[in-house]
Amino acid sequence: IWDTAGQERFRSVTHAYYRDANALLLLYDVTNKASFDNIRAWLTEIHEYAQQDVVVMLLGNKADSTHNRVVKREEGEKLAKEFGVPFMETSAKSGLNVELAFTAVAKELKHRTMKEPDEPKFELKEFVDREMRTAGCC
Ligand SMILES: Nc1nc2c(ncn2[C@@H]2O[C@H](COP(=O)(O)OP(=O)(O)OP(=O)(O)O)[C@@H](O)[C@H]2O)c(=O)[nH]1
Repeated sequence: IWDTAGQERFRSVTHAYYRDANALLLLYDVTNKASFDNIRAWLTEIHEYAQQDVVVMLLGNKADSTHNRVVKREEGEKLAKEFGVPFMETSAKSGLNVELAFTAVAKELKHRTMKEPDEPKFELKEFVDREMRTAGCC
């Protein structure tokens, strides 16, 4: 697992990281509108530099910061829908959905490599939606 820097000055280095990545967790900060607005540019970059079948998940982090929130959950959902990627809000502080985010991409990757011909297809987005409902999340 690589934690790449978001700053522009490291951009040439981060390209090298995601070229070989199997999965990418793309985070924005729900208390920082600019980080949300940058997601489109990141998705364009991913399209350009990452492997075509890379697993991408959009995460709105700092969901615990209710008072400082400037990006609504619905806005994250809408953007994720537009790009056809699964989405959830997380909090590194409280631990909300952190394990689920990693488990979901790991399951997707495992199913891709181990899939038997008669096995039903694993749907990452459905798995995430189902887990969120079960957890009575947010
Ligand atoms: N309240 C809250 N604060 C968080 C959360 N996640 C990170 N932070 C805080 O946000 C600040 C930035 O966190 P980093 O993990 O350094 O963020 P980053 O995106 O990796 O930063 P770069 O490495 O510069 O790209 C730190 O002060 C963290 O403590 C969260 O879920 N909730």
